[in-house]
Amino acid sequence: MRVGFVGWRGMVGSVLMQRMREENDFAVIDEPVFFTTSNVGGAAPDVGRTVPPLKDARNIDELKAMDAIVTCQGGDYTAEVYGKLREAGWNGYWIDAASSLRMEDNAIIVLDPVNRDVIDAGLANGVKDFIGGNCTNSIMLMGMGGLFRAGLVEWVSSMTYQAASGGGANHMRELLKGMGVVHAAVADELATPSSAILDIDRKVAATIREDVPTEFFGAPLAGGLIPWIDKQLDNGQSKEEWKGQAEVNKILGTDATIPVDGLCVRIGAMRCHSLALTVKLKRDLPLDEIESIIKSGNDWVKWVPNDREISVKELTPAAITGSLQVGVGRVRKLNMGGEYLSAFVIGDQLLWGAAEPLRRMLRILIER
Ligand SMILES: NC(=O)C1=CN([C@@H]2O[C@H](COP(=O)(O)OP(=O)(O)OC[C@H]3O[C@@H](n4cnc5c(N)ncnc54)[C@H](OP(=O)(O)O)[C@@H]3O)[C@@H](O)[C@H]2O)C=CC1
Ligand SMILES: N[C@@H](CC(=O)OP(=O)(O)O)C(=O)O
Repeated sequence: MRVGFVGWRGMVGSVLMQRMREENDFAVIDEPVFFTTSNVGGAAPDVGRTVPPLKDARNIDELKAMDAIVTCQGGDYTAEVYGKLREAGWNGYWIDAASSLRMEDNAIIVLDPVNRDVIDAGLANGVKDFIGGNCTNSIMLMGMGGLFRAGLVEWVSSMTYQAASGGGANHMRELLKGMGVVHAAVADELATPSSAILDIDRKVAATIREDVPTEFFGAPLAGGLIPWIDKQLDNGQSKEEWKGQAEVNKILGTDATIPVDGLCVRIGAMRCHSLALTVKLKRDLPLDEIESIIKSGNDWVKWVPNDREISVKELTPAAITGSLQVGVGRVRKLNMGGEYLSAFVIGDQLLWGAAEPLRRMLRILIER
């Protein structure tokens, strides 16, 4: 198989490369070929074997020579190139991190630990477009997939706490710069234990309003939060909120739509997305049964008992970041009744949220 990689040096692409090296994926690809939009003829990344210099990611003839293309270059690139490639008669596999093609009828949203059956059926039916899901949805399904698979979920209300990385590298930098600006504004007072906390707070509030950079997020994130992610839709949802129901049902291939809705909020975490869920179950099950169903979802579920000490240690961005484990905890019955369950799910936004489903899809293709 000749596999073309586009967008490999971006943030998502770099995580993909790192994971592919860790899993020795390049050893099983006949011909890896790297493309660029900015440095044609430059050196390809080190993947432990000799590969040709970078090719032009806009050259349809070069792209057409690939059996599969994996792109983390973004939606604009997909919009520019995908149609031209197909019109030119290319019938290869397109594996994409961008959202542009996700809801197309001829595309499957890939998350194989959850929807391998949907992927296999698609492959058997000649589907060629395999698109990574929205990070929040992928993480939620990696955590709670067992309950969905058991057909137990009537609906889900999902309140999210989404990291800066979801916006991209510049957004992560802006968060950190903002943290620095806030700290600098009160560094002297902080160094003086006798300084009055309300004076510090006044200065911090003014700094957040006036000095924290907002170029990329459009509002100060350091020391705050932003209760809106992505575009505004006419029905009052944000686009990110709309993706919840649309994508979760498409990933699962449901016959009857499972309602999924809630509010998506940006918080000052670096690269871990979290969700506080209210799940309405179809029936009242004992908690130990629920626990074993959630744990059986896939090998990456990290079950965290609903215990204060363990939760504050294990169910946090500090514990989860950089890991493939998806934390699931705070699971308990709510006052609303025996069918109402709470859960807190947390995962690395760049791993299961972006790169890992693509890597595994490529591996599925290669091993067919
Ligand atoms: N960020 C995220 O969390 C998620 C992103 N996605 C999708 O993935 C796409 C890519 O996202 P992301 O990886 O964050 O985008 P990046 O901006 O990090 O990278 C995209 C491209 O920008 C070019 N580039 C220009 N300057 C630099 C630089 N200094 N360092 C690295 N690359 C540079 C590279 O192309 P070239 O080598 O050709 O110059 C690179 O492939 C998104 O547009 C989105 O569609 C999907 C899920 C989550
Ligand atoms: N919108 C997500 C990141 C992302 O890239 O989502 P999507 O792949 O659905 O465009 C976030 O900001 O956290």
